Amino acid sequence: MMQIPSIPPVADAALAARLDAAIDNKTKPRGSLGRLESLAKQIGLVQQSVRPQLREPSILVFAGDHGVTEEKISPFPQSVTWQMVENFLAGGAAINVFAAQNGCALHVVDAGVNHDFGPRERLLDRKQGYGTRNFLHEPAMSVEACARAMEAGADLAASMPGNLIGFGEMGIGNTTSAAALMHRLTGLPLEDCVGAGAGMPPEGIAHKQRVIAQALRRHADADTPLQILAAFGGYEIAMMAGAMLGAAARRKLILVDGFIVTAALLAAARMAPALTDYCVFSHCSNERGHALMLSHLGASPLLQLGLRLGEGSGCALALPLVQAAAGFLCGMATFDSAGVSDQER
Ligand SMILES: O=C(O)c1ccc[n+]([C@@H]2O[C@H](COP(=O)([O-])O)[C@@H](O)[C@H]2O)c1
Ligand SMILES: Cc1cc2nc[nH]c2cc1C
Repeated sequence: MMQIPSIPPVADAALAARLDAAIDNKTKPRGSLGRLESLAKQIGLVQQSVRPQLREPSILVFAGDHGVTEEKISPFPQSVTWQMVENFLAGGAAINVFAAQNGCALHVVDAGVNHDFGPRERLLDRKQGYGTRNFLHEPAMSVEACARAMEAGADLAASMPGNLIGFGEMGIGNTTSAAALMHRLTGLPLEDCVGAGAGMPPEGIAHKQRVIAQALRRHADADTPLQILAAFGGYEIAMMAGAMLGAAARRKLILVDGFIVTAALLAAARMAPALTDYCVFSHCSNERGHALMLSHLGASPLLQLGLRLGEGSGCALALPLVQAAAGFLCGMATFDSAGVSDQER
């Protein structure tokens, strides 16, 4: 069974005071870099340094298929999952464009796609199965399989070269999984957790909600976060949950994308609450439920662009802001060093 790594909170009063002073002594009016200032402080606390450096950032797109697609809960067929993985490998998806634009390495992780890809460059084979089971009728996966997927994710994150990992996903049907997880893990009303996903019309969303409500009754006995993740989760969601824990255990910064990635975090953070200290929330998705999920976590997302794509697209777009935050803390002169008088002192 997966050993949940112990994740220490990043809080450190002495370092926090040094970071505040370092940020306030930069050649700018106090607070004038706004949200970048709290972001720089967070990065400093994660890296335990007043001169944090982001090294070799990468984005991992975790892909998996979902048995619950049998219930027609997505406007797209399951096969679009493997077809989009091929698109990622060929360089033609939005995430390829945005990651390349920002010089960010990109890998696709086969967590459990219902397709054989064979060995391919940039594809990390961590296949746990050919899609999950239909969670309307049985748990998506066994608790043991869920723990194995998490462990594979934790090992993968630990083996990544840099100190920042952006999390993205691809999986037709995974907003159904994520909505069920959100409801079970937060207790928020189901109707606030269910949205259009890849574009379900209103009557389709009502059907999706009925399917989830029935599945929730079916798995009412799932109680621990691991049992809940196994009952409703996708392989990509379980693997992301484990990878986030593995990343934080190595004090890597975690960039969170949209609704599904945040649902994986909800589950992982129930296993190790300090995990959120290591997370930067790249954006607030247009998927119904994401804003509420973020407030439940006390998160303040960097961007609000009306995205609802997934793939880690929000991470790639927010990466320059994260780099700017670490960059100003390392690169800017201080009032003293630049000979600029600080009227406030
Ligand atoms: O990231 C988001 O907030 C997000 C919101 C809606 C949809 N998606 C993507 O759309 C797919 C899931 O949609 P669906 O309708 O098949 O559940 C999956 O591949 C996700 O990456 C992603
Ligand atoms: C085309 C398409 C691209 C995606 N990227 C992430 N989720 C997706 C879902 C669809 C349907």
